[in-house]
Amino acid sequence: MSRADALFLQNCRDILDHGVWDTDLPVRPHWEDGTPAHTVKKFGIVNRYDLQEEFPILTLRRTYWKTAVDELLWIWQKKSNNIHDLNGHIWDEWADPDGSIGKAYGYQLSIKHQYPEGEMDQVDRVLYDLKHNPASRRILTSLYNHQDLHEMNLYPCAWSMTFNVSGNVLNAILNQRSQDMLAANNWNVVQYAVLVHMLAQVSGLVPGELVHVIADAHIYDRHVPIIEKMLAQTPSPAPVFRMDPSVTDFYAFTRDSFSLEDYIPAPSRTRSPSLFEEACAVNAIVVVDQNWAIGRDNDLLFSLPTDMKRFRSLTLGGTVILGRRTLDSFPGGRPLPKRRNIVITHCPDFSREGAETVSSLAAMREATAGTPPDQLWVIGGGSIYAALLSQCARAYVTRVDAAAEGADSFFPNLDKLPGWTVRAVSEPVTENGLTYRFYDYVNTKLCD
Ligand SMILES: Nc1nc(=O)c2c([nH]1)NC[C@@H]1CN(c3ccc(C(=O)N[C@@H](CCC(=O)O)C(=O)O)cc3)CN21
Ligand SMILES: O=c1ccn([C@H]2C[C@H](O)[C@@H](COP(=O)(O)O)O2)c(=O)[nH]1
Repeated sequence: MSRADALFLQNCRDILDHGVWDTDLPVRPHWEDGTPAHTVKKFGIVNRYDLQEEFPILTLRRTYWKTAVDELLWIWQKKSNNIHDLNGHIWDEWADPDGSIGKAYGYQLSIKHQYPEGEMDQVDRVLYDLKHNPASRRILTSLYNHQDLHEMNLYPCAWSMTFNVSGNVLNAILNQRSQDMLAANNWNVVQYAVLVHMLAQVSGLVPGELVHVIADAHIYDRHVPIIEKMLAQTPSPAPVFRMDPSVTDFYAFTRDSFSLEDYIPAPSRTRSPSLFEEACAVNAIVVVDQNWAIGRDNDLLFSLPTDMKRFRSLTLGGTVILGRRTLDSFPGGRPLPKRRNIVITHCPDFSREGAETVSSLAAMREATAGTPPDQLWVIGGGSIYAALLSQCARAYVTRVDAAAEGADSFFPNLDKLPGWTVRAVSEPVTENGLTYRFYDYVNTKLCD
C-alpha cells in the first residue's frame, strides 16, 4: 500500500463515518440530470507526504498523472488560461468560445508585480527567492485574487503554496479551500508533489514534505458507493518517480521529463459521475450526413475546412486509433503528424513509417494502457467505429445537413442506440454550400 493510499483510506473513512451532510442546505453544484449534488464533509484535514520517502500517488485507483502534470505545467510554467494550450479536456466545459477560462489559475501566475528587485510574476518570485533568499519566510503564491474573482469561471480550489527551506530541503504547504475527494484529491496531490520536485531540482535543493491543508474535504452523494468499492480494492506499493536530472531551468521541463516505474493501480470498474470532470473518456470523432453515412470508395463524403481544423486541434498531441484503409485515405497514406497513430489491422506484415501496428483490440488496449482515455481518439473507418463504440464515452459527431449519394460506409445511428444522448450542439456552420453542426454525444452507460 502506498502512503497516499493509506491517507486516502483514512480520510475517506473519517468523512463517511463522522462527516457532516449538507442535505438540508441549498448547494451550488447540480448533477447533469438537474438533481442537487450534496456532499458529506470533514473540515480541516491535514495530510503530510514525505517526498523523500515515496511519490504520493494512489494505487487503489489509477490517477491519470500525465494529464495532471500537463495541467500543472499549463498553470505554473505556461501560465496560460487558454484551453488550446492544454493537451487534456478537463477544462473544456469551463471555457468561453475563445478557449479562455477567465482570469483564473495561469492568468494569475502570469501577472507581473513590482518588488524591490524589479518586476516579476509569482512563479519567478518563488524561483528568485529559493535561490537568493532561502531563509525567507515570505515565499508563497496566491491565486485567490478577490479583484478578479468575478472573471473566473471556477474559483481556484488549490489556491496557495507556501515554500520553506530547511537546510537543503524544500518543504511546501498546499492550501486548498475545497476538495472533491474522489475526482481530484490525488490529482491535486500528484500535481503539487511534482511541482515541489521541479522547484527543488532547479534550485539545487532536495524535495522534503508536502503538507496538504484542505478546508472542505467532501465526498459527493453519488460518489459514496464508488468510494466504498475503492476502499475495498487491493492496493500496491508506491511506484518510483523519476525526473530528468539534466533539467536545470524550470521552464525547460516537459511532460516527458517525468516517469513512473512500476505503477500498478487497481483496475477501475466504474466510471464515476463527476462534476469536476475526470479525464477518462475514450472518444470517437466522425463526420456524418443526415443518414449517418461516413464514406464512399474509401474517401470522405464532404470537404469541410472548419471541421478539419477542429479535428486537428482536438486530436493534436493525443493518440489516434484507426484502420488501415483509413490510413491509406490520408494524404500520401501517411500517419497524422504530431499524434501517436495506432493502426488496427489483421494483416500481419503491414507496417508504415510513423505508425504503430496492432492486430487486435486487446493489443490496442495494451499499447494504450496508461494513456489517459480522453486523449484516445477513434477515427474510423466504419468497422473500427463499430468495434470500439461500446468503449467510447463520448462521440464528437459533425452532422451535415445533406444526403450523400452512393455512400458505402456508415456510423451507428446514435439517436437510436440506448445510452447515447446529446449533451451539446454548436451553432450551424455553412461552408462549400453545406450546413453542419458539431454534436457532443455522451454514452451514459459509461458515464453512470
Ligand atoms: N470531425 C471529423 N472530421 C473528419 O474529417 C474526420 C473525422 N472527424 N473522423 C475521422 C476521419 C479522419 N479524417 C481525416 C483526418 C485528418 C486528415 C488530415 O489530413 N489532417 C491533417 C491536416 C488538417 C488540415 O488540413 O488542417 C491533420 O494534421 O490533422 C484527413 C482525414 C476524416 N475524418
Ligand atoms: O483542483 C480542483 C478543482 C476543483 N475541485 C472540486 C472541489 C469542488 O467539489 C468543486 C468546486 O466547487 P466549489 O463549490 O467552488 O467548491 O471542484 C477540486 O477538488 N480540485
